[in-house]
Amino acid sequence: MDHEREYVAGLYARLDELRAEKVEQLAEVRRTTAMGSHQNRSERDAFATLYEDRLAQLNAVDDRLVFGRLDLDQGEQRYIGRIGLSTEDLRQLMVDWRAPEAGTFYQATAFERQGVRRRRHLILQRREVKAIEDDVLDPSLLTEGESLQGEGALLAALNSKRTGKMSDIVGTIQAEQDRIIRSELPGAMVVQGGPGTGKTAVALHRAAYLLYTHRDRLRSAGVLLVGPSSSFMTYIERVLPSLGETGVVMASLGRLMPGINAVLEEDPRVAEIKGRSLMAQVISKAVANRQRIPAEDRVLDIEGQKIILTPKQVRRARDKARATGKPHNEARLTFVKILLRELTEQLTEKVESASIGNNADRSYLAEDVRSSRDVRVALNLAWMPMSPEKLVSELFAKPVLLAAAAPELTDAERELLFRQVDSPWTEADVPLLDEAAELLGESDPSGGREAAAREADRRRDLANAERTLQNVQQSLEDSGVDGVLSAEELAAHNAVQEEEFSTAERALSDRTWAFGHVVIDEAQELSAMQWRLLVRRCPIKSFTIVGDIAQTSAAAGASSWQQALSPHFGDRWRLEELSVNYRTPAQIADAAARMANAAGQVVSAPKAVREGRWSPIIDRVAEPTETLGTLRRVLPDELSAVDGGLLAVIAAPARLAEITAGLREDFPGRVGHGAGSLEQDIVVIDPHDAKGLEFDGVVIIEPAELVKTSRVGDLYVSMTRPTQRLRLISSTDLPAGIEA
Ligand SMILES: Nc1ncnc2c1ncn2[C@@H]1O[C@H](COP(=O)(O)OP(=O)(O)OP(=O)(O)O)[C@@H](O)[C@H]1O
Repeated sequence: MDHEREYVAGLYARLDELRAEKVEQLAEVRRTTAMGSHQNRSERDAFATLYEDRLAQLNAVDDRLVFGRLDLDQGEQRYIGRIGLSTEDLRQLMVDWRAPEAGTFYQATAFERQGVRRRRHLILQRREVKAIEDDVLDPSLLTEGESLQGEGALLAALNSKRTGKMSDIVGTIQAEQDRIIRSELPGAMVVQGGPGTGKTAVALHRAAYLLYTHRDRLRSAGVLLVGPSSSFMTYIERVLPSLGETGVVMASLGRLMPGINAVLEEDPRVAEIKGRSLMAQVISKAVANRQRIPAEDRVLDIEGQKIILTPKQVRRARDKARATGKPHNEARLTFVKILLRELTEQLTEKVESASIGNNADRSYLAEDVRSSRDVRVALNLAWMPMSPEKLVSELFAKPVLLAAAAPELTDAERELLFRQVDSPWTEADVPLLDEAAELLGESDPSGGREAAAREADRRRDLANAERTLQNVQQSLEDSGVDGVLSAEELAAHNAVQEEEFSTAERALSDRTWAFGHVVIDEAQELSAMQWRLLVRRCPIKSFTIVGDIAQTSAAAGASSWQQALSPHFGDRWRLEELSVNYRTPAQIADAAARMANAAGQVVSAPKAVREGRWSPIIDRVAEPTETLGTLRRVLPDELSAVDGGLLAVIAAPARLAEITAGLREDFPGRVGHGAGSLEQDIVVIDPHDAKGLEFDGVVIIEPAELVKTSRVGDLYVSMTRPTQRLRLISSTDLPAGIEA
């Protein structure tokens, strides 16, 4: 233990040294920033940002910096930690957990030692070594008075109290998880796993692993991590920085369309309809319907001359414009050009026939046609430039437009879709807006030129950065922190400085940004339309898709991976499964699986890694009115059972307000409402918000109500949230299977 304490102290000393160096470099850069040419200044700004980022990284990995040691056959000892560290003269002190040399820490077993004699878990509290756990893989070591231990580090992690923020599992990643985290980059991989199998953890660690391992390919394009809701993103936000990674772009489903911060779609029926793949055709038809042929001839006044625009002319121009295959707003340029030319010809003929012998000046006439109000109105009526927001909001606000675009829907379905023009966008609208944006193209087609100008700037930054880098690369490498800087990175920093945007923000503000890889959590909830959007975000189709089909509660969600994926990936996707439940004790996990099976839902019931102290506790009350009273009566017991841990009361959305008010009387200042309030120790929450989260104790109010709303998904999700204890309060018959 003393040896380890000393070694760990040495690692922290090195970390502090590097940090001090960065602080000094930053101060130096800032001192000189005010001086010099523009070019020098922007280089220095770039370095300032770079040092700031590096400093942020060094700060973020401070807590439990190191967690493992490998003793290898040749006598080498290799420490494994959150980042790589070396001495000034480049002697390696600690290996980054993502480096190939660290792989055996997670993979070696007694049967397949892979050159490892002993795997040591160092259990730290902040900077202090608190315990050591050894897995002795080489039996000859046992004769030296050691005993084979093993799962202590894992169990300590699993039994620890929950804080309302997810923490990393880097010290105790299990072999089946590690294989998935380190799986190759290309193609689509589905990670199917029952509740608590570490899917979210694996998704996050994989994002960090991919960025580290494929830095060249992924750094500039970026990795996008998509989660179900913004509260879920808050829940997981600390994990990646603690793994030494800040370059992942994180977004919830409501934030995938730039400029739109969508709210939840309250009505599941509406979400289901808007999620159908049919909606792609509906949007496409809605766009086509905005390219209209007038019913009859239209007389246009051009500087006092009368010219006729016929439906046939408009049709011909429309067909030619459509034949370009360009999006609506861009094809409109062709449409307008054709008709302006024809109208100019008509006008020319008319003028020339009126004044025989005189050739009219065509350039004046063309200008007259272009600036005629009648012409502008006629062309706009036939082919109006459109924004996605305008197209979709009018489609749902004007029943005639929807009837024309969606004859396949029933009257009742179309009525459900009605929304006021100015009502807020919902998550279910986002993919429709994105589909519309795809078909409409830039609303100001000259935007393409601006984008090209921006790209030219970026290339210039890149060239500058490359020159600068040649000088500084060495000094950065010498500083002992792994992670080689690329010219793209530096150029990105330049751009960041100029635009005051991070890469993440730039990626999210550009709808057409193509990510190098996309990781999706809770993917079973995605509708067909959401899949279309996400596949557009990564044209090379490199995906990690994580979820549990049995936990689907969204009406538009998937009932099989095959059904969800085949439209986009055919059969070119691979399936990995996680088989061990690390969260929920066996007695509770079994009850949840029995309940699901009794309702005819096949679930992949993973093997629970631990037995709990308690089976589910059931309170039956005679009258619905007694439920809240019972909850208030038993809550102190629940709080003391989890002893300062986190407790959730899960109920149908309609009950939350009453429950929250009641509990706040008993526990002032301690009761939070919804997933955004996990810093409180009692959280009243509905199953949708509880998805993906976990609590030490859970009390479910009226479980039978949760089955009504979503097959068994909601109740199954709710029952699998606790790490210690589950209680159910019911005034009606319990759904079958809960009781053994
Ligand atoms: N290897 C591990 N070491 C320590 N803890 C782990 C490990 N794997 C998973 N856990 C813990 O188990 C819990 C469940 O993990 P996670 O939330 O990733 O599961 P999930 O499969 O996404 O669950 P669900 O689908 O039910 O939301 C978390 O507290 C996580 O930290």
